[in-house]
Amino acid sequence: MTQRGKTLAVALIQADIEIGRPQANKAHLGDLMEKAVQGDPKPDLLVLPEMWNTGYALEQIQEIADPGGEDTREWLSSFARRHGVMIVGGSAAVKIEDRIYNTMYAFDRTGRQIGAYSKLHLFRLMDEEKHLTAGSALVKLELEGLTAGASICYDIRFPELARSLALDGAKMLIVPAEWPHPRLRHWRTLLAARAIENQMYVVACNRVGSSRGTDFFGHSMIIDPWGEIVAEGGETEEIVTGCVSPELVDEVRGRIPVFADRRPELYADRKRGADIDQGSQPQ
Ligand SMILES: NC(=O)CCC(=O)C(=O)O
Repeated sequence: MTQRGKTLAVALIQADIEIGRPQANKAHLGDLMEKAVQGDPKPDLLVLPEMWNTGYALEQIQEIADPGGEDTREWLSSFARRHGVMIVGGSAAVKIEDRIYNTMYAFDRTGRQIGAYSKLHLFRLMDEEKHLTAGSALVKLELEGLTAGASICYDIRFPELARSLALDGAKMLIVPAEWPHPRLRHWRTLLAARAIENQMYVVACNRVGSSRGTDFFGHSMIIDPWGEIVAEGGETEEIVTGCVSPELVDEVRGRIPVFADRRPELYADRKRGADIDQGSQPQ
């Protein structure tokens, strides 16, 4: 299927992350981001992986999470402004009072913060629920004519989240991740399912490398609303690039009218539940 109209060039920063070393991670990601913005075409949007500041150093997280997310926000904002690029800053461990959130911050090209989203579903297999506090709001991001829904890693196992965002106007789902072996098939299948069932782009940036015996496989992906893979990374560090077009979403939704054919009155979970923010702070 061909793409028409205004497209956005996206670059996924598929990086390795050093556990428990926020400054080293910032320096390393910064180098990769500098490389990404030299790309041709220059990306309109950079997406980073999950928990890029600390990795899953959960037993030290109270000491090393970013207080109030201030350092993270300042750094991402100034990069966005300096290079005139939008950034969805993956997620960082952020400390608010004595609570730690797994939080995504997003910025427009001027460096203005356009959203913040804290992971809603905590992943017990990696002990998140013992150390982190879950977010409590769905978040959409306005990316120059393309409305994106925010999600983080394990969140993609909950189809209600992507569906709620799509029903509220999202045409793209953003997914920063630290998703390891042996669940590559789950990753690729769930991402494709979210794209096909919601007829939306899925833009997913996973880390690579190993930490404490866990191997992260990369395979960052851009999937179009027809389910075609626009770009997919390998298992080592790289910048994965591709273009997304809001018009293709409209075309696919016109071709198979899934949203018009829904029967919400018959579904078990009839209530929409929480309102969707335009980018709340972690709470
Ligand atoms: N960081 C995460 O949320 C990992 C999720 C994961 O690996 C899964 O299988 O789900």
